[in-house]
Amino acid sequence: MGFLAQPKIPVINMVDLKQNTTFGVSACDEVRHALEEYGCFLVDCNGITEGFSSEVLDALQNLFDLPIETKVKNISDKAYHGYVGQIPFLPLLESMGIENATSVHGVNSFTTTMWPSGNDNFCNMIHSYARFVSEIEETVRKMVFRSFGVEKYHQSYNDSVTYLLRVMKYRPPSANETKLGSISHTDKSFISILTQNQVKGLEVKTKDNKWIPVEYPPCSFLVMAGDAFKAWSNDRVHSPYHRVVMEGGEYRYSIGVFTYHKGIVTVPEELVDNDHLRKFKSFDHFGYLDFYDKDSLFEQEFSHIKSYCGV
Ligand SMILES: O=C(O)CCC(=O)C(=O)O
Ligand SMILES: [Fe+2]
Repeated sequence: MGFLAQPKIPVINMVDLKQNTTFGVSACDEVRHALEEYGCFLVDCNGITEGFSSEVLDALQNLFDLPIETKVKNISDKAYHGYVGQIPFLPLLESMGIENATSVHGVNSFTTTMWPSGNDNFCNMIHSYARFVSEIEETVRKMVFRSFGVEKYHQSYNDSVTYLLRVMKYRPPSANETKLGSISHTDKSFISILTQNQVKGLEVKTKDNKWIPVEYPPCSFLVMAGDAFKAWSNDRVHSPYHRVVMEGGEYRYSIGVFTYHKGIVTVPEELVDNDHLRKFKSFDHFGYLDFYDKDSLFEQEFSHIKSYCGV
């Protein structure tokens, strides 16, 4: 009797990514292939950054220790950009959002809402974290655009990208409580880049409907395609369902950097041909968030991208 190997999320070394500012076509194809097959891959940054360091963890613990009346001041006119918590069917999760996290102004405005007398430590740490991750995001996007032969659109995309940084805290479940920290969903972003403390819990669904746990190597990040990337690529890139399942008695902290496109996302005409008929119309990325009503954002396994802008 044979056995089938468990599918594993591909791991790509950051040094290989960085070298691709000069671009090896095969490395670009490898990144694209990972996003087409799994919708995600791990970037190993060992030796370049500490990733989720003890300073990052301390900063998040201090933030979540603030009183609830302070945390709910994290508001936004965009869905899932502000405070999320106290959801009856997701009791383990608390989360906050920092808009324009690659700009000092964006991080500062969040910081002064949380700590009116300021918190330079938090502000500097989050800002440099967001800058670092945004470089990975830009490199990945450039490599995929190159692999698709549409690198000429990279700069105009850069001009309209904005980075939302979200911090998440999941408490351990008590007896008889759901273990689900986050429901199975696809991201609404173009690209999401995630990291966590040492507490596991994230699972990604493969195209053939198998849940695989994300095993982060030390100092690594998970790069994941969101619904907007799927639509932009005319359905080539896969935006995978994923969820968080909490086992054991430890608190889990994670950070996600989510890219959004300010304005209209257009499927490159080069990605539409007789073998790949057009599947998505041009769409307003933030309009996609508005398309979800507040509650359906938390609906299990329900991506609206086809009904929003499918042909
Ligand atoms: O906490 C995590 O690792 C994942 C969070 C997530 O999927 C999200 O915020 O969209
Ligand atoms: Fe997600």
